Amino acid sequence: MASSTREVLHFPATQSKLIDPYLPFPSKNEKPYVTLTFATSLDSNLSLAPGVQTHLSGPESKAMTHYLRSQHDAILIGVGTAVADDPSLNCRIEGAGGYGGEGLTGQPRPIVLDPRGRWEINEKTKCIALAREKKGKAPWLVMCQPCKKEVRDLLESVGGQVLVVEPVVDDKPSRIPWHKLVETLAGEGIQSIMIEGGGSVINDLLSPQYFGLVDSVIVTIAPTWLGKGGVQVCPEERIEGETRVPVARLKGVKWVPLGEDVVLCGRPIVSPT
Ligand SMILES: NC(=O)C1=CN([C@@H]2O[C@H](COP(=O)(O)OP(=O)(O)OC[C@H]3O[C@@H](n4cnc5c(N)ncnc54)[C@H](O)[C@@H]3O)[C@@H](O)[C@H]2O)C=CC1
Ligand SMILES: Nc1nc(O)c(N)c(N[C@@H]2O[C@H](COP(=O)(O)O)[C@@H](O)[C@H]2O)n1
Repeated sequence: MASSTREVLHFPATQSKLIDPYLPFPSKNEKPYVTLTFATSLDSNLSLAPGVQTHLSGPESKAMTHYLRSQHDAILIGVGTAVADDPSLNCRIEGAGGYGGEGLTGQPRPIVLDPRGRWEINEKTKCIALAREKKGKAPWLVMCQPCKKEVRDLLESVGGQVLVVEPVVDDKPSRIPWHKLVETLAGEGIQSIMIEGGGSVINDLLSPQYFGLVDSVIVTIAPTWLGKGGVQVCPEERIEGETRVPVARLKGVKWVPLGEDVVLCGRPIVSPT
């Protein structure tokens, strides 16, 4: 097991109370609370290149991300991230289940959006190994087609499952509409979802059509430039008539310095034209 999955993180209450207003709260809403969260460089890159894992968050903002994980029922990524990063997708905050706490308390459900079955898992895949060790919940795979038997068997052996969701039948085969995905997860008892990336997922969710869906955005900004060629956060342009207009902005904004990084919290709105 890599040392990073053995570490135990601390996120002080003085800092968590600054972030709490942007986190899920008990409500009678049918729709799960959706938080979009990621780390970028000053040139809005998530990573140095497609398929390359890049550590941007410093220790303090990394602890913040793990605190966010403890506050959501599920953590969702696209398969591009699963393949690039082999992520743990668990919560390593002191007191979470497997890290000093009881059972799987505070551990989010990892969910990988893999419409065509690209993710190849085995016993060494980090979130499978962590589920076996009871240091994280077993992953769920969201697909648009039946899953290979060996993948399903391995997932089910650690308590995971495969959810098959119908894609959009138009010019984008294998694209699941986000509202439908969130509704499906709500049907499985998920009331809050933290979406971590990667580029294609984030850029999709920053388009105005999803702003009723995404409740808050929490971005860690690291003081570094990664340069051209990275995986960038840059949503599709928005055109009104023949004019380009801003896509979106955040309201109710708070900037929280954490170590050398700054964490930007806000609620997305479609920019007024
Ligand atoms: N700095 C950060 O916070 C983070 C960085 N990353 C980085 O991002 C990069 C990966 O980003 P991408 O290559 O853009 O991959 P991605 O993780 O966004 O996955 C894209 C894939 O997800 C699936 N997908 C996305 N939306 C879908 C939908 N609506 N319906 C069905 N399937 C859908 C498709 O198969 C698509 O090809 C990696 O280098 C990773 O290290 C990833 C997460 C966070
Ligand atoms: N918050 C944050 N900061 C970074 O610098 C990152 N590279 C990421 N990436 C996301 O975290 C996942 C890795 O998590 P584990 O430590 O393996 O649990 C990675 O897959 C991205 O979703 N996030």
